[in-house]
Amino acid sequence: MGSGNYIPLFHSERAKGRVLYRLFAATVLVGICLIWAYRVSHIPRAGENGRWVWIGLLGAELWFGFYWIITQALRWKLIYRTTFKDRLSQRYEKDLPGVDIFVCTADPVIEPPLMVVNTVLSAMAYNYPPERLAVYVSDDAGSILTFYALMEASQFARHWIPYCKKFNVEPRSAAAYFASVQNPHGDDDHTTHFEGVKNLYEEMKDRIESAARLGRIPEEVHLKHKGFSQWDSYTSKGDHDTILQILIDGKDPLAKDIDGWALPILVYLAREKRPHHFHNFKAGAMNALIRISSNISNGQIILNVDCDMYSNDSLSIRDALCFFMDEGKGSDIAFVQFPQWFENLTKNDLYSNRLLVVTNVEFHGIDGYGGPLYVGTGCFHRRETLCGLKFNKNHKFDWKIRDNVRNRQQNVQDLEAETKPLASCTYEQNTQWGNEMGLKYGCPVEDVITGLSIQCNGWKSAYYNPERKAFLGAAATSLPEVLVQHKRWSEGDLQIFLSKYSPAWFAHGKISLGLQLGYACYCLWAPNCFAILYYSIIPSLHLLKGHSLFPQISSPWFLPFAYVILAECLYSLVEFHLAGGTILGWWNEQRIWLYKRSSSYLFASIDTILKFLGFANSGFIISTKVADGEVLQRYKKEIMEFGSSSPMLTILATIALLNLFCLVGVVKTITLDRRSIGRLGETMPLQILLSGVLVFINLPLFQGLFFRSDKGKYGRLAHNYLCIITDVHRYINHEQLAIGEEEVRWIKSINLVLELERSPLFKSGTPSNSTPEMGTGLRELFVIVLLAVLSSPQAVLGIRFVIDREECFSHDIKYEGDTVHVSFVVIKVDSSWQYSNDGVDLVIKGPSGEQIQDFRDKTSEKFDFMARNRGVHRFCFTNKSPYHETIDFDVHVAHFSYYDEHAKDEHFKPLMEQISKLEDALYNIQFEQHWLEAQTDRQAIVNEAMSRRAIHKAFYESAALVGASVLQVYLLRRLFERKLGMSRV
Ligand SMILES: O=c1ccn([C@@H]2O[C@H](COP(=O)(O)OP(=O)(O)O[C@H]3O[C@H](CO)[C@@H](O)[C@H](O)[C@H]3O)[C@@H](O)[C@H]2O)c(=O)[nH]1
Ligand SMILES: [Mn+2]
Repeated sequence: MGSGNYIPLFHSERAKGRVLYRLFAATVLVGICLIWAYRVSHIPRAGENGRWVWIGLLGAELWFGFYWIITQALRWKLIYRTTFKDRLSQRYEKDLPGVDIFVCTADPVIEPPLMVVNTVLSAMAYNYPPERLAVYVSDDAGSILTFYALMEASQFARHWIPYCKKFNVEPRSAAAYFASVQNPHGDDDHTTHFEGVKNLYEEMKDRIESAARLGRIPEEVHLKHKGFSQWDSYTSKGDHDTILQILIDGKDPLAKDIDGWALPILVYLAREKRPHHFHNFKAGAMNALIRISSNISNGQIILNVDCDMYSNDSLSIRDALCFFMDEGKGSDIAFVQFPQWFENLTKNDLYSNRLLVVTNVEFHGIDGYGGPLYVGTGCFHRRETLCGLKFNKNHKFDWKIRDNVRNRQQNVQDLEAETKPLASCTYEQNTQWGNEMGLKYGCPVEDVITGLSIQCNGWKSAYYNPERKAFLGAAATSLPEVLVQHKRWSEGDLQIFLSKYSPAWFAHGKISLGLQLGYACYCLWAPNCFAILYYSIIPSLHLLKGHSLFPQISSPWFLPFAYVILAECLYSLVEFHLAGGTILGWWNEQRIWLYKRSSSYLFASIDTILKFLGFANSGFIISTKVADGEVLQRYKKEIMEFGSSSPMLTILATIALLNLFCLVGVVKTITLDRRSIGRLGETMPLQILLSGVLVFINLPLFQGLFFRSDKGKYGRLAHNYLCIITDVHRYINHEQLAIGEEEVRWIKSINLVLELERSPLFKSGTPSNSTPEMGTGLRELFVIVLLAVLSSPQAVLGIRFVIDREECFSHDIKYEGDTVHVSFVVIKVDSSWQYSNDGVDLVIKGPSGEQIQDFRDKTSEKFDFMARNRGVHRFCFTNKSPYHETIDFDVHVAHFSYYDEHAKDEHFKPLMEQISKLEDALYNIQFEQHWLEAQTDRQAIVNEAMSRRAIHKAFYESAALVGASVLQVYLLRRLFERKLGMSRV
């Protein structure tokens, strides 16, 4: 800082090739403007057909162009950082600041205790003075299993840390290390130590895993450690006192490793939870940790890692300190974000988990404008800035001040007792926590909004992406999980955009324009869905009708379209390749890009709108970190996992099938009339290309839909379609039909197709437009949809859910006298270390509240009853044990008499009746099969991953989907009804 002998601790370098990129971007911008000009100058006049379709396209293209422009902020000014750790050591080795590491976990089933332990071990073994290091684990599940695992880890660490330091091994997560090193060749001393420590690890692993399997800890262990007594008053995950345990006390002279060196402090915290106090997910956990740690070690630097992200480089703390402690440029840096890399990636990264371009390009770009976003795990903060300190250039950080636990007078029990209230539910009442202090509340991406507010306080951040990956995590291994995770992110980001911290207005004037635009790119992920959905549906439908929506190949307007498409495709391929990806990886990324935009982002947008209207609250669905054997095998082979049914997947399949159908229509036209090749090629090359790409990119989906038989194939499409089709039917006929009646749905769908068959609208060869041979499609579309319905076997309607206290389900029974089959099995009890009796109660009530059945303390039951009254029946489960239980529940209503008032053709009736009976018989078999499967599962106590998906959420999402689809088909109908006089749409 002005002084001649300032030697920096880090260096920032601008990327090369900037000028070239900017020139290229300018040409693309010209192309985009020309596309806009074409759209605007060719809008059909008022009253002309197709005006709104055209305006819609204009809207989509305006959006694409606008979004492209803001993404330039992420590519305009890339910078790369390097650190000089040796200089740091020379200057500050004796005065290194205290570092507190926060590890968050929230569910012992999907975040197994052994995984948490390995993350903790890797953090404890950092190459950093142990007396300045403290590791805090926040357990939002308050699980005794996780606590037990940490106790084990605190013992194992006494061997593990000296081993790591002595032989300087990497990585320092024991699991990852032993998986990567089979045998340390050479040195005998090393081999002996290796064997010893490996055996200890295996023994510890066995103990932790068997406790997790049994769901309880051994009795003798329970008695030995007083810490377990804190669970005596524990009722459930959402209702318990603060549990705080200092497992390794820095002051304790006995807390030494086997070589006699000090150990880092290790603390377990399960903050208080009460049903009527909202806990604010990870943000709440982090804030509790900030307070707790301030009373224990009060490190000046805080590192946050998720429980699945272990440290892969023991020098990372020093890297981060090079930024904070640099005398010249470090004093305004509030946080240093490391990229999130993953351990379990396959070669071509099927689900594009790596976010390669974000990590290797965009974040370097945003770093050029004031620093990256805070994206949760792998981020170092200065404690004060996280607590709301505003930037002031005169503020001096004094690294020497240390208020450490080691200097205190109290004994550890007193310290625990004094600290506990800081994690109580009520502590934050009437304080600025979650608002001006700590991580912000109310947003599913607490990290991004917190980072933004820190930057708005005048601070900068730094992005450090070193050669050796600093943190490695567990990436999602199935498509639904990826989509759900992206929904949470895009929803949270959109909420930030609309919140009082919006990068558009709040941040204006506080951060640079480049940074504002950079934030906007992420915050506006979700609204991309509308343009993408429009573009992937409308042009293809018009292809079917033979309406050209893009310039002809001979028109000069064709050029900007061709240029922008080609240039952007090639650019993204090159960018992806330079960022370190494979070609197939790029193709996979395009697919996920499309899938995210057409499903996750759509639901994120809908949910955000509902939230702002006050109808919904955003949750936090924790990503699963474990995959079961088969899923893992398929993942390794890069076979897409569709698994569970979800409305998001239904949308993807619908768009894919629609495009397939449109493309088949074109191929059919060409085969019938060879001369049409030239004409179609001339008038509609872009629509054919678009539809073709949409089909081609969906090949894995078609495979999952039609050609696969494994469990990861696309399931339950049939059911979802039935809902949609019958709702369309209902819509068209203005009749009421409740969701949930499978049989009625089948019949209505068939009816609908029959009616459409008869309708003159869809008779072949309707001479209605410029290319009559293309206009016969709607009927076939429905036939294809129906075929898809029939070809994918109907799944059983069972649901599996986790019960805390009470869960109720309703089922509408349409006819008196129907036979209702019900079955349930308690698959797994979360933690049954104290009670062996893990049954639940089930009470069934009829429409007027009369009790029909009442089971007490059953672990499984299968029975049927006859419905005396029609109407909504309620099935209420009560879990009296204090632990979560997983229940598999199945209801099926059998109804044989079939009278459908809308079947117009008498001859169909008996046939329908037979189909209905057959259907029912099949269903009964499936019902039995389902029950058996559930039973088997229970016996095996499946270790299967489970997301705690709120069931009402799923119902609501299906409703949203049905709504969207009705609208879509309604539009489609309207479209085809306008059959006359369309020269151009
Ligand atoms: O109530 C909760 C919910 C979650 N977590 C923890 O939060 C972390 C992140 O959850 P995860 O399901 O793994 O979400 P990801 O999408 O993988 O996480 C990314 O996105 C989150 C915001 O959506 C950030 O908080 C994370 O740091 C970031 O890695 C995990 O350690 C959880 O244990 C809690 O502590 N309490
Ligand atoms: Mn995660």
